[in-house]
Amino acid sequence: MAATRASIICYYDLISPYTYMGFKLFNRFRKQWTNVDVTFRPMLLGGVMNEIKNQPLFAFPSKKSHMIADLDRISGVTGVPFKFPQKFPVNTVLPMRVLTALQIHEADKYEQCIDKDEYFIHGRDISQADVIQQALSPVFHSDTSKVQSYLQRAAQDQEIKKIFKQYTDEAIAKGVFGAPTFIVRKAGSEEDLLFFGSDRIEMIAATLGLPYAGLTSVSKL
Ligand SMILES: N[C@@H](CCC(=O)N[C@@H](CS)C(=O)NCC(=O)O)C(=O)O
Repeated sequence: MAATRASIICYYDLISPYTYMGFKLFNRFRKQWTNVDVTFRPMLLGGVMNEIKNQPLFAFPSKKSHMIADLDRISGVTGVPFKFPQKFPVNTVLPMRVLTALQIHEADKYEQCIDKDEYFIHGRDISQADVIQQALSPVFHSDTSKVQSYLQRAAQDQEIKKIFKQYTDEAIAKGVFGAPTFIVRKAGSEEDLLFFGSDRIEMIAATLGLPYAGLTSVSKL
């Protein structure tokens, strides 16, 4: 059934530097966006790419070096701090499963847990449990046992594994091939509109009739 409010589902994977940038930019514009429901949905980008036979940018030296220069430029223009990690890529199955569990069980803290600079500013290997533990600890007021319980669930809980796989399959079914991908629905519509990339936010705003102050103003929003 068509919803009365517009909606945006952002499919993301922490491995993706454009997702990091997109998350920061999107959230700044979003402060001005009311009447739209926003969901950040975890997926495994490597799983999507394998399934549809796409290849990551880093598989091509010219694309990889352009990506690094491009992100640096976006950072300069928008004021969003960004640093490409020395170790790239890393395996994001564990942190993405942790985020899957948090989305379900800690809805009010979930987005704070995505909004972390561990990988793209500090260059820490987010495939490691101790790095995830340190990153999430402040969100849970240093309640280390709570974070540990989510790490355990992510590693062992079949239900969490199943849901994460379902999200990834759902992304593929919706035509996702990369990250970040925004699946947008206008209010009253049942049509999914797919927007690919952190550079599509202006188009999303125009499609939904939302205010968009421009990239260079983003740091002031
Ligand atoms: N122009 C897009 C590029 C996004 C992008 O290239 N994302 C990578 C992951 S970091 C990807 O999924 N690429 C898949 C593809 O290009 O087919 C942006 O500014 O965000």
